[in-house]
Amino acid sequence: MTSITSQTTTDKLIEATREIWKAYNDHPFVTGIGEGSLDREKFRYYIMQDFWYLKDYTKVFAIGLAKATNVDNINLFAQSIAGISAELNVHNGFMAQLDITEEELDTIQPSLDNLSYTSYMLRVAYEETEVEILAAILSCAYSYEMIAKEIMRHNPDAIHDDFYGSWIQAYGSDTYAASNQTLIESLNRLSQHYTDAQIDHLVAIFTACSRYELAFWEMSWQMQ
Ligand SMILES: Cc1ncc(CO)c(N)n1
Repeated sequence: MTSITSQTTTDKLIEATREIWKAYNDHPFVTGIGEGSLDREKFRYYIMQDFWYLKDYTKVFAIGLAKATNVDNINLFAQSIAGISAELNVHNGFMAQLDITEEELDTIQPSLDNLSYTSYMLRVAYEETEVEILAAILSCAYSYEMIAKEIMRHNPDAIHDDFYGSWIQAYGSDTYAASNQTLIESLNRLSQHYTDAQIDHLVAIFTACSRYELAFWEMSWQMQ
């Protein structure tokens, strides 16, 4: 059943969430990173919450790995987990600059939006298959690439910002884009045989995660 107009699964996911994804770029937290004007206290709050988030996010990949049905996907999840370690290195750089101690990290309480987001992803991970897990993950991973690229398109000098530059560089990098491309290709391949109802379910997961992403920016802006 091929037709010239057939969309890939990920095209459908992106199309369904276009408005939410547009709102990321307009959010004051995100524009503040791009302009270098974001209050560092807000960023400090974000980095600590994100550190907490990434622990659960790693577990979502790990459950995906446990459920993977072929070697390619085992490698995909394993490499993604290694990629999160690279992401944590960027966080570590900020922790030093923001005077965040190891002890402080151990005692972080997640905000309700943060806890709700990761609890949702973990539920998808525990209840569903690797395909639905990939849909949840892609919303997080790919949105950061799109945000960084939009910042770079809008203001090419943003990557040189003394403070926020490394964040923009990491998520706007070719390495990060390549890992997302692998996620996209796997999701499209694994969902090729999906019925309309199964695709609709992937859209629902991707949409929920996208709404959570927007809530995460707002939570960081409000610091609560
Ligand atoms: C909340 C959130 N979403 C996505 C990413 C990208 O991994 C991140 N670091 N944090």
